[in-house]
Amino acid sequence: MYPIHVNLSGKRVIVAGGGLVAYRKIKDLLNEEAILTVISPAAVNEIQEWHAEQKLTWIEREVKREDLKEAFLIIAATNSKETNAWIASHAKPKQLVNVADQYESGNFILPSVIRRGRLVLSVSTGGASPSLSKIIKKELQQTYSEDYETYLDFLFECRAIIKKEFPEKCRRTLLSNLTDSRFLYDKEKQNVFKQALINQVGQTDRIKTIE
Ligand SMILES: C[C@@]1(CC(=O)O)c2cc3[nH]c(cc4nc(cc5[nH]c(cc(n2)[C@H]1CCC(=O)O)[C@@](C)(CC(=O)O)[C@@H]5CCC(=O)O)C(CC(=O)O)=C4CCC(=O)O)c(CCC(=O)O)c3CC(=O)O
Ligand SMILES: NC(=O)C1=CN([C@@H]2O[C@H](COP(=O)(O)OP(=O)(O)OC[C@H]3O[C@@H](n4cnc5c(N)ncnc54)[C@H](O)[C@@H]3O)[C@@H](O)[C@H]2O)C=CC1
Repeated sequence: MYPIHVNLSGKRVIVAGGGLVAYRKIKDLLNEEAILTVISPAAVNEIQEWHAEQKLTWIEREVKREDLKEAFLIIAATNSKETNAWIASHAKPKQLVNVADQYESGNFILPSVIRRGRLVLSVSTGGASPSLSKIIKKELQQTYSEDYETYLDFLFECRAIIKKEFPEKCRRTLLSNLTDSRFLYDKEKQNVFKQALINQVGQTDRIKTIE
C-alpha cells in the first residue's frame, strides 16, 4: 500500500451505506470540502442532520450503477457483502475505491488518523489489525500534543517567507533553525523569530544573527 494524502477539495465522493462504519468515515471526509453524497435506504441521525445542514447530500435509496459514474472516490460501506463487491467490480480502474468489509477488492484502505492542524499522522497495519492502528494512534496522541498545531502554522508561515524572500544559499540554515525544539512550546519565541525573519528581508548578509 502506497501512502499518500489526497486533496479532495471539489471532488465528488460517494459513500454507499449510512450505518456506523459509513458515519465514521464520513465524519473525517467532512473536513475535506469534497462534494459528498451518501446513498443508503437508511442513515444514522448524524448523517441525516448533516444532510439537513447541507454538509452532504443523502439519497435515500439503494446504490445504483449511475451513482458511481462521476465519482473521484467511492466508499462501499453497506452491510451487504454482495453490494460492496458489486460496487468494487463496477468502479472504473481510475476511481479510488474503499471496500469496508473486504479491502482486497478495493484499491485503498483508510488509516487511523491524528490531526494537529497541518500535521497529519496516519497509521495503517495494511489490514492486519485496525484495532492495533487505533492503539498506536492513541500512543501518538500522547506524544504529539495540541501545541503542534500552532507550531506547524509557525513553520508554514516562516517557510513561506524564507522561500519567497531569501536566497538559496541561506535557506537551508534558516529552515533547519526552525525545527529547533525550543520553538515547539513557546509561542513568544515563535513570534520573535518570525519578526526577526521579516526584519531581515533584503539584508541576507546579516542572516546568521537570527536566533
Ligand atoms: C482494511 C480496512 C479497510 C478500510 O476500512 O479502509 C478495515 C477493515 C475492517 N475493519 C474491521 C473492524 C474494525 N475496524 C475498526 C476501526 C477502524 N478501521 C479502520 C480501517 C480499516 N478497517 C482498514 C485497515 C486499517 C489498517 O490497516 O489498520 C480505521 C483505522 C479507520 C476508519 O475506518 O476510519 C478505524 C479506526 C479508527 C480510529 O482510529 O479510531 C475496529 C475498531 C473499532 O471500531 O473500535 C474494528 C473492530 C475490531 C477489529 O476487527 O479489529 C473489519 C471487520 C469487520 C467484521 O467484523 O467483519 C474489517 C474488514 C476486514 O478486515 O476485511
Ligand atoms: N472497515 C471498517 O472499519 C469496518 C467495517 N465493517 C464492515 O462494514 C459494514 C457496515 O457496517 P455497519 O455500518 O456497522 O453496518 P450497519 O448495519 O450499521 O449499516 C449498514 C448500512 O448500509 C445500508 N445499505 C444496505 N444495503 C444497501 C444498498 N444496497 N445500498 C446502499 N446502502 C445500503 C443500510 O441502509 C445501512 O445504513 C459491515 O459489512 C462490516 O462487516 C465493520 C466494522 C469496521
